[in-house]
Amino acid sequence: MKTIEVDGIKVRIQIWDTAGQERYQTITKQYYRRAQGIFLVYDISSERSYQHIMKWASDVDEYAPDGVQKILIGNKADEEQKRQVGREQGLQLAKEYGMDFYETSACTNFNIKESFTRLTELVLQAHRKELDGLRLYAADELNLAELEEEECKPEGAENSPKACWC
Ligand SMILES: Nc1nc2c(ncn2[C@@H]2O[C@H](COP(=O)(O)OP(=O)(O)OP(=O)(O)O)[C@@H](O)[C@H]2O)c(=O)[nH]1
Repeated sequence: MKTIEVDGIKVRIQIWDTAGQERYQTITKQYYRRAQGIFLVYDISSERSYQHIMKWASDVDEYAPDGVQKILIGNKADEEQKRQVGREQGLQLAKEYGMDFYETSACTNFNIKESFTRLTELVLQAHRKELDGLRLYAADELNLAELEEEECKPEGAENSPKACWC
């Protein structure tokens, strides 16, 4: 669990790091079902991991809910000297799938906050209607509370500190 702030709203996100190995696939797929946002991650120093993204993407299409938000990540950006996948390749693949793209480094923290914030933003946008409903509800509750407070005050008692017990 982590709390991040997006557009002035504090959002609590639950993060699952699913296993990459084939033998855990059955369990991994179970996590897709409840996901609202997914990072598809490859390693920029491994062409093989980049090639695997197509397989991950088709699994996500098959098992994740329809409105799930996805971002493509090329991790280990700190390993420039071992790079096998160009940034352009990442961008190209992301474009094909209609996803945002970030190169990141879990070692140096490069683009970690940015990518999490962006994915959270996308999830919030996808749930905009529910969110606006919640905002309206909260505003209504507030207005009601203010109204009740007003009604409680006897006339001319606005400046009298002991006029009301509520
Ligand atoms: N240089 C560098 N190494 C990293 C980075 N992120 C992860 N690693 C290293 O890569 C190795 C694998 O990291 P994991 O976090 O186990 O990768 P994973 O994708 O969760 O592996 P799976 O168990 O297959 O799911 C570890 O030795 C990490 O220290 C990074 O950004 N830069």
